[in-house]
Amino acid sequence: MSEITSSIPLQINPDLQEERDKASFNVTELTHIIYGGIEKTKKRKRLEKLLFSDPFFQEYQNVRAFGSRSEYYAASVKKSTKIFKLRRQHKWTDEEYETVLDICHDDLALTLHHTMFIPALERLATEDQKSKWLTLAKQYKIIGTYAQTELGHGTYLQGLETTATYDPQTREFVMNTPTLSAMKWWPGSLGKSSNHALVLATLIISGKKYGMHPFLVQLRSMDDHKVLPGVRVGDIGAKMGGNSVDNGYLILDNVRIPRNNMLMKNAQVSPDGKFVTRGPSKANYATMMLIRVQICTMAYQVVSSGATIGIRYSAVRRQSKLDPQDREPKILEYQTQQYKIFPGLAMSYAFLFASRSLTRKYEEAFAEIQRGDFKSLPELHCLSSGLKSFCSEHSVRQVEIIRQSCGGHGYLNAAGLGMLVNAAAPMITVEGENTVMYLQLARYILKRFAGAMSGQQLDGSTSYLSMDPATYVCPVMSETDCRNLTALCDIYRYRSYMTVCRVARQVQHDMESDMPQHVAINKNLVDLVRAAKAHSYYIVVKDFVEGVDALVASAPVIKVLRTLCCFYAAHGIAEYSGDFLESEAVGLHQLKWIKNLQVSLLGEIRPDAVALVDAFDYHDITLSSALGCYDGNAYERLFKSTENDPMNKEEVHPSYYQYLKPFMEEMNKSKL
Ligand SMILES: CCCCCCCCCC/C=C\CCCC(=O)SCCNC(=O)CCNC(=O)[C@H](O)C(C)(C)COP(=O)(O)OP(=O)(O)OC[C@H]1O[C@@H](n2cnc3c(N)ncnc32)[C@H](O)[C@@H]1OP(=O)(O)O
Ligand SMILES: Cc1cc2nc3c(=O)[nH]c(=O)nc-3n(C[C@H](O)[C@H](O)[C@H](O)COP(=O)(O)OP(=O)(O)OC[C@H]3O[C@@H](n4cnc5c(N)ncnc54)[C@H](O)[C@@H]3O)c2cc1C
Repeated sequence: MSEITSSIPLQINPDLQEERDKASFNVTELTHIIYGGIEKTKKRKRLEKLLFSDPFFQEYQNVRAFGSRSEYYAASVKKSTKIFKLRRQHKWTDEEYETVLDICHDDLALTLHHTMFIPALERLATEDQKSKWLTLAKQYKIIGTYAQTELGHGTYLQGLETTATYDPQTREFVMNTPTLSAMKWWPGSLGKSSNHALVLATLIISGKKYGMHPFLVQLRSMDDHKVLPGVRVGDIGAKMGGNSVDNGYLILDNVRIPRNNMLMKNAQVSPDGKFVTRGPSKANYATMMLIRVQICTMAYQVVSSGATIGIRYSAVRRQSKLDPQDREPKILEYQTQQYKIFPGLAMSYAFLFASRSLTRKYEEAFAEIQRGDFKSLPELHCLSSGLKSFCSEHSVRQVEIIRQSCGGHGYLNAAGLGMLVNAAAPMITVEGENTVMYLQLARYILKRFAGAMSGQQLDGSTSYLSMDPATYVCPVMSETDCRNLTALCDIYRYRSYMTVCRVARQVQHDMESDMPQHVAINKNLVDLVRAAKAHSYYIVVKDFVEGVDALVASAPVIKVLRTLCCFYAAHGIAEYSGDFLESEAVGLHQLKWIKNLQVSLLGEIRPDAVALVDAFDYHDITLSSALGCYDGNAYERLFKSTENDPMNKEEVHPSYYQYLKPFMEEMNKSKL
């Protein structure tokens, strides 16, 4: 009788334990830094325990892995409602609720209700409207979504075709989807879950268009969830990932809503049809900016989860030979493996600091905006657009590299990496497609650069554009200088300056050669995006360096974070060496030193790699990965995962009787 079983050993895999024993710093100390202090870590642990003591959360993993789309959606609705109920029962604060959502880590069917519907009501409704609608939404007496994107237009909001025509006789808006391309297409939780939608539509009064405004539209009966007259709504179909969410379509046919259902914080329509605006014209775009900021934090969660799985697995997987006399090494010993995974590890910490800094700026600016002071809006719009694009692009790419680094097993659903990549991939598209958002940043940078050229004193994230480039000397004079974080940051800043300067001059030159502005811009779009990327890279490196510099922590924690920060910066210079050389931010000597440093840092990070991912402190259910589990018993967990596979339910699959058996019989009888 074979002794091979799928039972999970009680002890930690010794290969992983060995890694933990040799860490140079205190993991718990770093965990507290990551979560914002001991109290917050404790609170998170308490919430985790409360959630995961319910067996449903474990069962949910199986439905996710093996259920049909409809079963997965249903389980996810159940999960959403369970969490909503727990929130009421335990009177969670907003912060505690956010923590629970972070712990759950995947798409909830009703996710749009809390990620966009409620924030949109908070930002776009008047106080009176809030006391009605926001209260109902927060008590889950209505479930809503944010319906902006249409089949024909997602990016170009001025091209939206859905109309809200004011009828002064009845004091109602008449909502219409005039064409196929005008139908709402994509909103999450729209297809089957929501009974209300915040519909973004072009306001029309007496035949005149007044731009895009938000309207609250009831879609389904509150008694039996049946679709209301004039409304057609459904699911848009299976996606690459995120299939627990019912992204939907919506067609409105002369649906009448009361005048008060237009959210009127930023613009009002009086009963007799007069239009009045308040604040800047882009005030109705406020919800999108919030989510862009949150996407940076999501990108941190995505890449740190991927790094946790990749590093733990690489510490327990042994393959091939390094020393012919020795046993097979852990694959983490191979320099190439480190080169695939450690950029994701360093990126995790870079994005942690960058998203923290962006969130702080957002909160400060939001408080000002609430007081009617909009001066930081343009800077914040451009910073959040750039960082949203940068963090999503880099995290998704890096997690796919980590998936590949796990060899064949990385391709299994049970590894958790494929699902992570597919769930995270839309971060690149949602809330403004990345190229388009980079171009919003580029437009801002060009204006600021022009301001600097005409002698304006700049502040904020672009203040460096008033530097005098003639004073730049590469601050790296020797190999040892390469470890100087301020020097590395200066190199990024100068690269960004030169990239911006070059494209700005080119656009100006093209326009001076009588090219219409739009032609000149389109001729330089690739370089404009390059400039926005260079600026975003500089901001992330700067936030990382400043974040580590400002830390109050023990010497070993500071040391390991400085090493990661140095690696992150050096790796970026090596990877985009063409740009750094072309801008003369570094010369060939410096590049060679930085490349050498990058490789030698791999060896310095190696002993702390497992401890650095342990510090993220992800629960096994959150990670949902046989390869990345805390105990490192990857093989046992992989084998165990096959037990729930419906393919293994019967010894002989029904298809044998249906197809294979008759086929084999026919083949065996055949004379050929
Ligand atoms: C571990 C688990 C992982 C799980 C990961 C899950 C990931 C996925 C989860 C899903 C989450 C959320 C769901 C997503 C929901 C959505 O997608 S909702 C739909 C979002 N849609 C968009 O974002 C549309 C993008 N388009 C736009 O924002 C605008 O059309 C665009 C900004 C591109 C252009 O706007 P226009 O009105 O055409 O303006 P312009 O003429 O270009 O610019 C005019 C000026 O306005 C300034 N501007 C633009 N936007 C803003 C803003 N938000 N705030 C302030 N100012 C703004 C712009 O800079 C211009 O200024 P200037 O004239 O130069 O001074
Ligand atoms: C999973 C998922 C969830 C979503 N949830 C919601 C939701 O809840 N509510 C909602 O309203 N919407 C939602 N969306 C829609 C999403 O916001 C849009 O898909 C997104 O804004 C991009 O718009 P688009 O699809 O029109 O892309 P397009 O604009 O058609 O982009 C296609 C290509 O054209 C390029 N392009 C477009 N315009 C320009 C330009 N000006 N300059 C240069 N290149 C350009 C882009 O770079 C891209 O390469 C969701 C989408 C997804 C995938």
